[in-house]
Amino acid sequence: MTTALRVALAGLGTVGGGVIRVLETNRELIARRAGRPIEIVAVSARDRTKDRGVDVSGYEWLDDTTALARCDADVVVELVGGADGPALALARATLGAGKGFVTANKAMLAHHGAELAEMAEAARVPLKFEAAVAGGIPVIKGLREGMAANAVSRVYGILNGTCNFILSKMESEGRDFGDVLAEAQALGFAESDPSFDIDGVDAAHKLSILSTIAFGTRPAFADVAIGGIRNVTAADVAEAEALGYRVRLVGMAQADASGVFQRVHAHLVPHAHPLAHVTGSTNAVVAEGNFVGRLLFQGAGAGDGPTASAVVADLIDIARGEAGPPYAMPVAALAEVAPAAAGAQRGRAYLRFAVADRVGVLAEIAAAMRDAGVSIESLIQRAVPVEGTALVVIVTHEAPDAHIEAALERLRGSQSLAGEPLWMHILD
Ligand SMILES: NC(=O)C1=CN([C@@H]2O[C@H](COP(=O)(O)OP(=O)(O)OC[C@H]3O[C@@H](n4cnc5c(N)ncnc54)[C@H](O)[C@@H]3O)[C@@H](O)[C@H]2O)C=CC1
Ligand SMILES: N[C@@H](CC=O)C(=O)O
Ligand code: NA
Repeated sequence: MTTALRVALAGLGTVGGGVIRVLETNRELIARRAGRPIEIVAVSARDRTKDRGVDVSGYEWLDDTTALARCDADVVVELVGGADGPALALARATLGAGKGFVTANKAMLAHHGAELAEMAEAARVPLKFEAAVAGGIPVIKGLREGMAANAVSRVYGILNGTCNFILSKMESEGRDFGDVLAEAQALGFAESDPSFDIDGVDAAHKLSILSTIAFGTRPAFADVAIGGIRNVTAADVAEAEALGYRVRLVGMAQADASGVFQRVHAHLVPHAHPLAHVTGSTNAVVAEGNFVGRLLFQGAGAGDGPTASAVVADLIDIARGEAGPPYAMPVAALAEVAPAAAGAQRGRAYLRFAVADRVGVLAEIAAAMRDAGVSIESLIQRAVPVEGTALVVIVTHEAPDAHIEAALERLRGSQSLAGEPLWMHILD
């Protein structure tokens, strides 16, 4: 057998520990598939003395994470996290030293992906990030390689395991989201700052990476319209179910003549749609190509084993000598495309209002809808346990987002409303 691929590993938490376990458990099989052994030679993390359930005593320990770029390794794996700070310093140092780089860090890629890809291309070394989007699902490989012959019109899906875990629990147990978040954190799915998960930022990071590969456009994280699940209540989940839908946080990117539209938002997904049946921390991505048609990628989007599986798959690709530009085409060939106007997007909407239970409230809401040109498909009013208040749920006919926003804007601040209305898109 030829020389081993020597790996330096930064970050020994959920995913880093998983990578060590995968490489140990499947050592022989991986070596046969890669054509040579893959060996960790050096590691770095914040606390040397911590018990991680994996033995790291056989590897060189470096307190300075950036120094891994200068150690005797062919490839550096970054599993520290954070858009900037030590992760970015390590990425720049590694690619600058002409070594391959593997990361699960979607935040860093969303903000600095083009710069890092340019560095990798200039040095002719691999930059790989399968674990950064949808954890163990080979969706980067699927889009970058499997769909390389297609013009992709739309890519969308469930990109955050924490939110999906929370929404599934709210669905099956009728609990509110705050109660369930701590469970997702304990299982190792949540980001170190869980607001990235529940406010849709993590899914937006991932969506911007998918868009770049799918459409051949420059990364444009700043153009993603972002919403989360913080305001979705157990009552919304129950209303959606009664209407024939499940609530899911969906990242949606589509390209047309006017540009690329990217949005992360809570959606009502019809029971008949495959995304409605994606539960727990599972992720699923749908991609539509002009020759292959619609593809569905589904599986574990978070957690130590699945995410580490994707990291090690990248290492096996590198050991085999598989190369090519990180984004399926050189950064210089990526198109600079204007963001499509969010307000011009059309769709049906679920609108929920907590209202004072008094004469004229429904007429006020209906008038705001009428004046904004939004046609109501159905309207439900329910009394809620808080005396004197009611819940009004409206499902609209298809309308431009700008019209719905205008109706909500007119109602904001109304004495009839107790709190901010909730708007969820309905997936077609
Ligand atoms: N946990 C998951 O299910 C998934 C995580 N990811 C990404 O993988 C990366 C790692 O995530 P986890 O393993 O969950 O995080 P974690 O918090 O479990 O582990 C982070 C590791 O980095 C080390 N670290 C943190 N700050 C450091 C610093 N300043 N200098 C040196 N070492 C430092 C910590 O000591 C720890 O060993 C993140 O980018 C995350 O977004 C991606 C997909 C799934
Ligand atoms: N926090 C993320 C982890 C994987 O990317 C998630 O919940 O999906
Ligand atoms: Na993946």
